[in-house]
Parts: sequence; structure tokens; C-alpha cells
Amino acid sequence: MIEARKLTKRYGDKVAVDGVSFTIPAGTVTGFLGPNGAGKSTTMRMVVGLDRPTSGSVTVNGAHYRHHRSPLREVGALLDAGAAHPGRSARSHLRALAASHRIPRGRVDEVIEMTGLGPVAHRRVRSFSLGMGQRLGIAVALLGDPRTLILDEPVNGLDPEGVTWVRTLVRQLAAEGRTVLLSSHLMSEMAMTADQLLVIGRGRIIAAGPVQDVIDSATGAVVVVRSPRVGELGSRLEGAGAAVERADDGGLRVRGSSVEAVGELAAREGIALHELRHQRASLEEAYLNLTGSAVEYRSTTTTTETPR
Ligand SMILES: Nc1ncnc2c1ncn2[C@@H]1O[C@H](COP(=O)(O)OP(=O)(O)OP(=O)(O)O)[C@@H](O)[C@H]1O
Repeated sequence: MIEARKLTKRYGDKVAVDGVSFTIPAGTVTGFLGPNGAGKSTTMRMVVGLDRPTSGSVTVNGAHYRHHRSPLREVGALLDAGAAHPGRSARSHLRALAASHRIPRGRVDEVIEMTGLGPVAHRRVRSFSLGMGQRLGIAVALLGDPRTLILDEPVNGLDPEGVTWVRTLVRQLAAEGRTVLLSSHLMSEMAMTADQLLVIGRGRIIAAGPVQDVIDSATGAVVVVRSPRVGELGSRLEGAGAAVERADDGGLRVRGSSVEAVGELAAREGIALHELRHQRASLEEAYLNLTGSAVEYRSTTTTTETPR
């Protein structure tokens, strides 16, 4: 479990993390989302004691990182995949880390196996591709068999097979009761991987909760309904306080109601329905709605502009 209370980090005048409080429970994968510069890496660095909070606090498994007697067994982190010495082989890098943290040598072979690094474990890190470097970073995070894992952009640079592997791995780690905090800019991947989300913008939490709840509250739940008596159904729904929009295909898009309420109203009125479903927005739409005003580094052209 990770608990942050009014966690704040300033760099000079810049407030990178601004009084955030959150709890990341064990047994879940929590996705950490936010635009570039929002404060994700800084928050993660404070969790593992690489940055000192200006004020507030953050604990892992009930204690501050620096107070844990065997920190690598409590929390494993992938924060900078390029952190290994370029002249060392992956295996010797892992062995050196294991020795300095009193982790048995056998664990090195286990994490090499788990991360698929076997065929390249003897090669110098200098010759590693981005994806191999990511796998080595994940192997380092797993070395102490920690109860909590913090992975900053673990799928960055991985091929589709690697992306699927990370998803399966983190799901398995959470199923074993571990705490997983994971950042990524790949929304579709995050939607498949995370149980819950923490969304940060300009150093502040702007949404938190189960993935579907965050999507619904950011986009508004929409019910799609089709009926041969669509006009009458629309007026009845409006009479019941819903906002109704006619879709291009002749159906209705209803906000401010639910699938159950629409179905029951139609039954009461004796109106036949040909379709009734909840239209789910994507995490990407929800994310863009949530962070629209929190983006610091925006390009000047957008793909949503209509050509004239
Ligand atoms: N060592 C530092 N000195 C000064 N400012 C810093 C330092 N580290 C981070 N910042 C600033 O703090 C803010 C938060 O940065 P951070 O790296 O935590 O964002 P992030 O959400 O991880 O972004 P990204 O998605 O681009 O990795 C940014 O404005 C950044 O420029």
C-alpha cells in the first residue's frame, strides 16, 4: 500500500507536486496518468526516497522508504530505464545489485527468466535496445520480490509482444496481493491493465477511482436507444428530466438517465425498443476531457480542426 498525505514538492518557484493525498491499495494495479510535466515522476521519486518532499509525507507498506530495513524487498521501482552501467552485462548488473542488498544469487536467474532476458543476459547493457533496457529495468524492480512495484512508463519502447507481457505481468503481481503503481501515456493499454486510476494535472489530483467510474464521470454516461416510436419516447424521457439528442441513425442518445430507467419508462408507456445500451466512452476521451485545462506543453496545431 502507498499512502500520500498532502505531499508537496517545489523546485524553486515551480510547484511540481501540490499537496496531493491518495491511497494506493494492495492487490490492485493503479494507473497514474497526467500530461507531460504533471508531476508523476516526481511523485514516484518521492515514494522511493529519491526526492525529499518539501512538505507532507508518503509511506510504502506503512513506513517511509528510508525507514524500511530492506527497502528493495518492500518496493521495486522502474524510474529510469537507462540507469544500468553501460559497460556491464545485464547479469553482472543484477548480481551486483543483489549482492549489495543481500538478495540470493538465485533470484537473479529468476528475474532474468521472468523478463525474457535469458538470451541477452551476458551482453553489455550498452548494446541493448530500448525494449531490452526496459526489461532490464523491470528485472531490477522485481529483484527484491517486493510487495509494492512502481513502474514509470514500463511499456515505453516495447514491441506489441512486450506490451502484452507487461500487462500480464502486472496483472499477475496484483493478483498475488501486491501493490502496483504504473504510469503510461498509452490510454488503450492503461484501460486494459489498470483497476483504478489516479489522474494528475499541474501537480494536483484531478480524478481518482475505478477506471469505469473515472470514465463515466469525465464523459457523462450515455444511453443509446432505438425504437419505432422514437419521437414519443424522446418526449417522455425529456419529461422525466433526461437530455435527449437525436442520432444520425435515427436512434436517441440520452444523458442524465440510465439503461434501467429508460427500459422501465418504455415498458410503462408500452413503447417497443429495438436497441437499448450503455455507450461507453474510451479512456482517451475521458482523459482528454479531464486534463484539457491542465496541459502545460501543447502543440499549436490539433487534429480536431476541420479543414476550411
Ligand atoms: N529536478 C528538477 N528541477 C526543476 N524542476 C523539475 C525537476 N524535476 C521535475 N521538475 C519539474 O516539475 C514538473 C513535474 O515534472 P515530472 O517529471 O514529475 O512530470 P511527469 O508528470 O513525470 O511528466 P512526463 O509525463 O513528461 O514524464 C515539471 O514542470 C518539471 O519541469
